[in-house]
Amino acid sequence: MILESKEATKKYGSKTAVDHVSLKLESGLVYAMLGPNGSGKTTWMKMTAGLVKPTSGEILYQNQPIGKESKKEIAYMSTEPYFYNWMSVADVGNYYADFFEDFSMEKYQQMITRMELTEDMKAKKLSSGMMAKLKIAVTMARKAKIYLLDEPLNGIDLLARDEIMKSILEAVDPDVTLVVSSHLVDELERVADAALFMKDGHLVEQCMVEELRISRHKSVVDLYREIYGHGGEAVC
Ligand SMILES: Nc1ncnc2c1ncn2[C@@H]1O[C@H](COP(=O)(O)OP(=O)(O)OP(=O)(O)O)[C@@H](O)[C@H]1O
Repeated sequence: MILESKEATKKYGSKTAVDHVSLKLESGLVYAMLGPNGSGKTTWMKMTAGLVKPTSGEILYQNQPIGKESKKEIAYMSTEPYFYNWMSVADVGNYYADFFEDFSMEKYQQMITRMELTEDMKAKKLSSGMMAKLKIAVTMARKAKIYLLDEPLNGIDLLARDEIMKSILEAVDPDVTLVVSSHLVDELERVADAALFMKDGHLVEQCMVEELRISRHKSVVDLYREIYGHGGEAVC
């Protein structure tokens, strides 16, 4: 086990964004973090990335509370834009290289080439799809132990999604854990080993994808419909 969330809770005023979430993550697995808007996925990731402090409970990375050390090994890709407008694609790489010891400029350059970005492109002129590719490139160019990717496929066309997914999956390794949130449940199901279902701040279900198929004869999409749907309506 590489990470443990123990009754992690985050309140914003009277709103409980994450409510007593307990879970364990194993190295080498890809986790799909699923749930409708506002279910607490981003907040849990932010706590795990050390950007937000739990109101109660704790999150342990290799048995130590999240802090300065864990931040070196946990890479987080947020849904929020986080580059300055004046930055070029090259500036973004340099900025990351200054911040993170594990950042590989060589990997970054390979990734941007694959994503059909060029170093002179300015962040402010990128389309939302190109920005998503840039965020993935800069995040995956770190050699982290855990990657938390918050909706990396949002608003991206089908072919670009394939490219982004491929780049994400290249990180798969027995020493690495991936947690990916997305509303594209069927696409994520194809690559995930395990699924975590969030609802109203709670972790309401977790399963291994293969086991779900074999023992319960269900897909993640089926289970998603059961948990969140009304009488089995299509989620698509
Ligand atoms: N900074 C904040 N201040 C107040 N409430 C917040 C804040 N951040 C999140 N929340 C609330 O906490 C709840 C969980 O939000 P969160 O962004 O974690 O959900 P999510 O599952 O990531 O949603 P989405 O799929 O829309 O990204 C929501 O009701 C949200 O409005």
